[in-house]
Amino acid sequence: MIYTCTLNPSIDYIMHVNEFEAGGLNRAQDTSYYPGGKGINVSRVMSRLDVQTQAIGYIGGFTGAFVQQFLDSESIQHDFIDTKQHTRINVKLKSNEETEINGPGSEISEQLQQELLRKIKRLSNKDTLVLAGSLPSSLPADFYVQMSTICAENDTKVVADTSGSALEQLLGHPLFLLKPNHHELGDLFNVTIDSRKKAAFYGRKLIDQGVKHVIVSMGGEGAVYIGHRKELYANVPKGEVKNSVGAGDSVVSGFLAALEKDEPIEDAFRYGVASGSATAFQDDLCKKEDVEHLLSQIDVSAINEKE
Ligand SMILES: Nc1ncnc2c1ncn2[C@@H]1O[C@H](COP(=O)(O)OP(=O)(O)OP(=O)(O)O)[C@@H](O)[C@H]1O
Ligand SMILES: O=P(O)(O)OC[C@@]1(O)O[C@H](CO)[C@@H](O)[C@@H]1O
Repeated sequence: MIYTCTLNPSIDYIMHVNEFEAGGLNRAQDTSYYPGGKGINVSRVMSRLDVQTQAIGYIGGFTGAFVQQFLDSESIQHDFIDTKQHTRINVKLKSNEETEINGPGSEISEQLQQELLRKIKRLSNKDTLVLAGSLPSSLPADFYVQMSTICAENDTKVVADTSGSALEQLLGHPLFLLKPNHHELGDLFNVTIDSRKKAAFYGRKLIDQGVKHVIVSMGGEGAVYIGHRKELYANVPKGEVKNSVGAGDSVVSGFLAALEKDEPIEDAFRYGVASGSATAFQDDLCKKEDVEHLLSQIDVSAINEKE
């Protein structure tokens, strides 16, 4: 089973405002609410790609109830720990440009931390754990490391989609997949990643530290895959970007979903990028038919084949 862990879920409150003016009274033309948080997005997209997952992490309050009802309505399994506090609401303001305001998240007591770690201890070598998104500030900065250490003891595969210190601390741990964007990868090494060659060069440093698959997404500039023997580049299809929220999560979902169906790496990489773009081209997360429609527009080519 694939478990997605969202330590800091949200309701994503999307507001469309024509000509947003900071400091003024703005009226939205359209609003919508979705369950959010990176792990939850991965579960939602994978379900649309016909792969069942279970969403875990922390949730609470009326906002948490909304998230769980939404997941129920999409037949997505979940088993969250109740924080008895309201899950945060993240504002995604769409105007001439996209502005995001993400809440800080709940207070997670020592007792609730142990409860989640006990749950992780029950996973086996047949399971995958996706660690995605930020940590609420009340959690110790090494909480992902604690989780991945337990996974290493049980041979549970770990996928990580996070940034900053949470990502930095995970390096050196055996990870199945990391998907930094080019800014996150650059921040890790204090460099600017502005080409596929550089993405491959610094991505390989992650492989050298025990990561099996690395995908570096570079927004509209394409994406780079680095594995033990392969370095691949994929272009992105052309289209109007309506929504970048969840696009990165969709890349992870598409790649994992294709691997679950035993697709070769090249095809899984193409499927991941198609999923990211299919989400970017619409208001909510991608659907399977949108992903498959884009596949033929994505070329995957070797940057450097290593035997
Ligand atoms: N301009 C674009 N055209 C086509 N696809 C795009 C574009 N921008 C982003 N995408 C799709 O979204 C994926 C993820 O984008 P990006 O590299 O910005 O990752 P990210 O920063 O992790 O995303 P997010 O905004 O979800 O955090 C890309 O790999 C691509 O599939
Ligand atoms: O604050 P974090 O955990 O870094 O990111 C949370 C978030 O911005 O990420 C998802 C998109 O990737 C959204 O659904 C959610 O609001």
